[in-house]
Amino acid sequence: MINKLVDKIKQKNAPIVVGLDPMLDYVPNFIKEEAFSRFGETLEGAGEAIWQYNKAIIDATHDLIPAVKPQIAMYEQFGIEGIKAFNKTVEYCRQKDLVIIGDIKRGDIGSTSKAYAVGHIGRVKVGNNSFCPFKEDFVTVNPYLGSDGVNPFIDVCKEEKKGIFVLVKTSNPSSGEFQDRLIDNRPLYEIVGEKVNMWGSECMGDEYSYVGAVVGATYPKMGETLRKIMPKAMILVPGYGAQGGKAEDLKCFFNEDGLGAIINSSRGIICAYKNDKYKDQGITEKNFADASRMAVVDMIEDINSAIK
Ligand SMILES: O=C(O)c1cc(=O)[nH]c(=O)n1[C@@H]1O[C@H](COP(=O)(O)O)[C@@H](O)[C@H]1O
Repeated sequence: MINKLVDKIKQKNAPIVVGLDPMLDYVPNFIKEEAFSRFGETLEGAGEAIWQYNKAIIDATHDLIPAVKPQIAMYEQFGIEGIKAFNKTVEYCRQKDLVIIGDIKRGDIGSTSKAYAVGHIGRVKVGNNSFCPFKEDFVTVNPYLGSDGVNPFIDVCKEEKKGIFVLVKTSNPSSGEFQDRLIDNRPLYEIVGEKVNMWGSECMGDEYSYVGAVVGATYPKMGETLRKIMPKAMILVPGYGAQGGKAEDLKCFFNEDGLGAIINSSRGIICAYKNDKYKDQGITEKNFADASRMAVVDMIEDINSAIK
């Protein structure tokens, strides 16, 4: 799957991923009204609203982008109905041949990680049958429990040719509280980066490893160091746009080959219709998905011109 991701980034000349993080507040009123008229103001109504919202955004952007990153928390908040919307979204993205990064940030003791891994990127056995319950291509993994919490994901990646992105240096303001702590004079994120490089060397695709890393766009200096520590890791870079990350700071996340990083934007794309820049170009709630397409075009141009 890492080969497919790299190929699609090259094909579309777009090292970006659209984050499908549908809070109900972001969904235009006419979609909510339609969903609530059929299902009431219920969890089912919420699930329908976020699914219709996603579908329109995927329809408007899929030809421009290599990948999507649905953030499972936004779906889980609506319980089973939200999870159904998550699965419908994943299915639909598969039909559009997009690479799907399930942002699930899991990681636990080995036996529990194994269950997360088979459920999300592998197969679960039921008697003589086996099923792929969630069908993502990649998932995000929290490495806090150490190697035995990560290895079950790597085992499934090897079997299924899927991939993971391990949290190394996150984009949020408090990420330094633990991640920047010095251990033997080195920050913890560097030590995690070395582990990612080691785990990744065991499962290489053609150019990049099945084991990638997450490093926030909000910490470009650290990104520069981590790029060197993990030369073969695809780096998923969240924090562009809504969290303040700027294209001009992102060059250091890429390798000399112009590859090696994929920049995420969620709110910047899915809420583009609220942005005055697009309102000035005739966007209203009704054509919200057109605004997402315009925002994707602008983001690709912004990133590509900064990394050239
Ligand atoms: O793993 C992630 O994707 C992630 C890691 C990180 O360090 N920071 C971060 O923002 N994310 C996710 O990336 C998305 C960022 O959304 P926006 O800030 O709206 O673009 C959310 O789904 C976050 O959960």
